[in-house]
Amino acid sequence: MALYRRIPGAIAVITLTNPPVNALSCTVREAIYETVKRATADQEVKAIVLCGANGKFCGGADIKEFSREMRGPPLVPMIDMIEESEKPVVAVIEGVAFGGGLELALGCHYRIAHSGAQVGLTEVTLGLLPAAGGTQRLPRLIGVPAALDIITTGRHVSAQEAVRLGIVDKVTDSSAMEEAIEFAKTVAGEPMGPRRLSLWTAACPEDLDSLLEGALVRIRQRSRGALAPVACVQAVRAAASLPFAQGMKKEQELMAYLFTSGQARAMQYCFFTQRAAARWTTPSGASWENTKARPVRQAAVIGLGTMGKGIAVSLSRAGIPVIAVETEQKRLKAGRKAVNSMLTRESQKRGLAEAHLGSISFTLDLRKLRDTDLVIEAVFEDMALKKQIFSKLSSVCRPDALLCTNTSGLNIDEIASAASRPELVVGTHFFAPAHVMKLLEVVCGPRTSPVAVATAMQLAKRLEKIGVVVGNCSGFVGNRMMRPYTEQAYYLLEEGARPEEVDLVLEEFGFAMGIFRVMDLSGLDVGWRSRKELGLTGPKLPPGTEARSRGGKRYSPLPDILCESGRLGQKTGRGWYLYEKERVATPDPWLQSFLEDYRSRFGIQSRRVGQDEILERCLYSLINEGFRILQEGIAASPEDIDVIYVSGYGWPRHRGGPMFYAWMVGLPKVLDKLEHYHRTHPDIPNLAPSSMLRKLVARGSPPVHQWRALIQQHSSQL
Ligand SMILES: CC(C)(COP(=O)(O)OP(=O)(O)OC[C@H]1O[C@@H](n2cnc3c(N)ncnc32)[C@H](O)[C@@H]1OP(=O)(O)O)[C@@H](O)C(=O)NCCC(=O)NCCSC(=O)/C=C/CCCCCCCCCCCCC(=O)O
Repeated sequence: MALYRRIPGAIAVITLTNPPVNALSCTVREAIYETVKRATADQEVKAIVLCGANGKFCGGADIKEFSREMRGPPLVPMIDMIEESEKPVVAVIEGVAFGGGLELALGCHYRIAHSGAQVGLTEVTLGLLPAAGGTQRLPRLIGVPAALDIITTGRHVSAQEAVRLGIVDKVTDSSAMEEAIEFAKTVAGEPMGPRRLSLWTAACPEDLDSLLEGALVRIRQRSRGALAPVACVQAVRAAASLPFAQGMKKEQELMAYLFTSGQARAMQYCFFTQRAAARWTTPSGASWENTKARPVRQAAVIGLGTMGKGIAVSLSRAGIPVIAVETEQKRLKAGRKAVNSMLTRESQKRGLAEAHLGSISFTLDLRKLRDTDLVIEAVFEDMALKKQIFSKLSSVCRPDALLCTNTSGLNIDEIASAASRPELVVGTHFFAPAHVMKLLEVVCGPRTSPVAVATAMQLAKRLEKIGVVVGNCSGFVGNRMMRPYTEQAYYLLEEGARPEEVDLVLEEFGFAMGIFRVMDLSGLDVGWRSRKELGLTGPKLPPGTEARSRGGKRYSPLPDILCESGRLGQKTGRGWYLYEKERVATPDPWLQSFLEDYRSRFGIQSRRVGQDEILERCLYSLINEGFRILQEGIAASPEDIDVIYVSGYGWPRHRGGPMFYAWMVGLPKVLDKLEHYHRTHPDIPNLAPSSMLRKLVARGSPPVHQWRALIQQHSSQL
C-alpha cells in the first residue's frame, strides 16, 4: 500500500509500504494512484514528497507478479500522471531505487538521495528492459552514453555517482526525508514544465551508430545470446532518435517481446532460486530456521596457495580477523606478499578504508589457532596431507571450533575421520579465484552437524557468497556433473569433431568459453593428476589395460596423451589450442593431424558431427548426472543445482541452469535423445537416462518447483 499524510508546510507525504523492498505490487500501484490524486486535488497541498517505508525507496515492480495474470493499474500511466502533476513531486531515495523504483523516481520532478543509497535500472538482469519509461527518460536526463551503460548492464549506481551523472539532484549524509521536505517547500508553486523529462531531448553523440555498435559488441562478449541487453540498445536508440511518445511505443513493443521470451522466465527463476538456496534443510529436520550458526569472530586459513590466498582475502574483506598458516618460511613470505597486495588492490577498488578489513597475521605455528572459531584448510588435494592436518587441528583448536576443508571433490567423511570432532567438519568448496567467485558449495558429510552447516552457510553470507548445501560424493554437485560433459567433448573429438567446433556450439549456447578453452585456461594437468590418482592413467594403471576402455566403459586417453607430450594449456603455450600470442587461442594444425592419426590408429571412422549432436551430448549428459544427483539426494533440489551452475560454472543465466533448461527443452525430448545416444554408444553408461528423469516424464514432466516433493521420496545424503 501507500500511506498518505499531510504535514505542516502544505506538504503531502506518500510512503510506499510493502515490506521487505516496497515492490510495486498491484496494491501499491492502486494506492499510489489514489494518494497522488488525493494530493493533487487537495487545495491545501502545495508539494508532494514520495518516499519508501523502512529506509528503502523501492525495489521495482513486484517480480512475483510477472508469472501471473497482470492485475491493477499499469505503471506507465501512473508515472505519467505523477510527471503531469502541477505540484512538485520530490522522490526521497533511501536504500534502493531499482528498476520500476527508479523509473517512478524519474517521473517525479526532483530526486533527493541519501549518501548510502543505490539506484539502477536492473531489469536487464531479469531478462527485461526498463519498460516504465526508463529507457526513454534516463537518456533524456543524463545523455545517451551514460544511460546506455546503466540500462544495458543493470549495474547498481552509488548515490555519489548518481549525483555526478545528474540522476539525482542532491545527496545528503543526514536525513534525506527532512532534506526533501525542506526542498519541496522551496519549489512549491514553481511551474513544473521544465522538470518533465518526457519533454526533454536526449543529448546524443554525433556518432550514435558507433556508440550503439560498441555496446552490442560488449554485450556479445559478456552475455552472448541474451536478448534483453540487445533490446535495451534498441530502446535507447529510440530515445535518441524519436519523440517521447514514439519511443515509449517502441519500449512497450520490445518489452512485450522480452516478457514472453523464455529468457525472462529463466532469469527471474535465477533471481528467486539464488535466494531460496539460503533456506537450506536436511531430511533430519535441521534447517536454516531451527539451527543457530556459531559466531565467527576469528578465522584461520591453512595453506597460502592460490585458493588459500583468495579465501584469506575474502575473510578479511568481510572484516573477520584471519591467521594465515604455512609450513615453510619461504612460502609464508611469498603468501604474505601476495595477500597484502591483493588486499591493497581490493581496498582501492572498493574504496574501503584499510580499517574495514579484518587483520591478517601470518605464522608457521599451528598452535596459534587455539582461539579461532573456524579454520579453513586449503592445502593441495591430497587426502593423506589433509587427514594429517585435521588430526593436528583436533589437538590444537578449541573443542567447538568449526573445521572446514576446501576441496573440490575429496571425501569429506574420510577427512572428518581424522578429526576428534567429525561433527564439526564441513566441506567448503570455494571456486577460483576465491575472492571473486560467488559460489560456495557447503559439503555435509554423514556426520556433519546442523550447527556446522548453519555456521558455514552464515559464513557464505558474510563473505557475500552464494552458499549451497550439498551432500558428500566424489566431485560433489558441480564437478561431478562436469565429468560426463567433458568426457562427451573428448568422445566428440574422437569421432570427428574439432575443439573449435565443440567450443563454438557451447559458446553460442551462451557459455563465455567452450570446454576446451576452459581446460586450456585452468591447465590440463589438473584433470590429469586426478585421473592418475584414480588409476585411470599413469603408473597405477594395470598393465595390459585397453587404451580406450576402463572397467568395460569407454575411456578417452586423448587428454592424457596431450599432457604426456607437454601440452598443458595456456601455461605451456599449447593445449587443445595454440597460444602464440598470450591467451589468444588459435586452432592448431598439429592437433588436427594428431587427431587424424589417433583415429586411424584406433580404427575410428571420422564423421562430420552436427551442431545439435554436440550440444545435446554435452549438455544432456551433464543434465542426466544432475538427475542422478537428485535421485541420490546429493542436492536437495533442482533449484540448488541450477544455482551452482549459474553462479559457479558460467552456465548462461538466460538459460536458467541445467535442470531448468531441461524442463524448458522438454523432459520427454531429453529422455528421448539420451535413449537414442545411449543406443548408439552403449559403452557410455552416463548416457543411460536416469530413473529420476524417467519418473518425471512418467508423471507428466511437472515444473521444476514440483520436483522436490518427488525427490524427497528417495534417500537423501544431506
Ligand atoms: C537489493 C534488493 C532490493 C534487496 O536486497 P536484500 O536486502 O539482500 O534482500 P533480498 O534477499 O534480495 O530480498 C528480500 C526479499 O524480497 C524479495 N524481493 C526483492 N525484490 C523484489 C521485487 N522487485 N519483487 C518481488 N520480490 C522482491 C526477494 O525475493 C526476497 O524474498 P525471498 O527471500 O525470496 O522470499 C534485492 O532484493 C534486489 O536486487 N531486488 C531486485 C531489484 C530489481 O531488479 N528490480 C527490478 C524489478 S523489474 C521492474 O522493476 C520492471 C519494471 C518495468 C515493468 C513494466 C511493466 C511490466 C509489465 C508489462 C508487460 C507487458 C507485456 C505484455 C505481454 C503480452 O502481450 O502478453
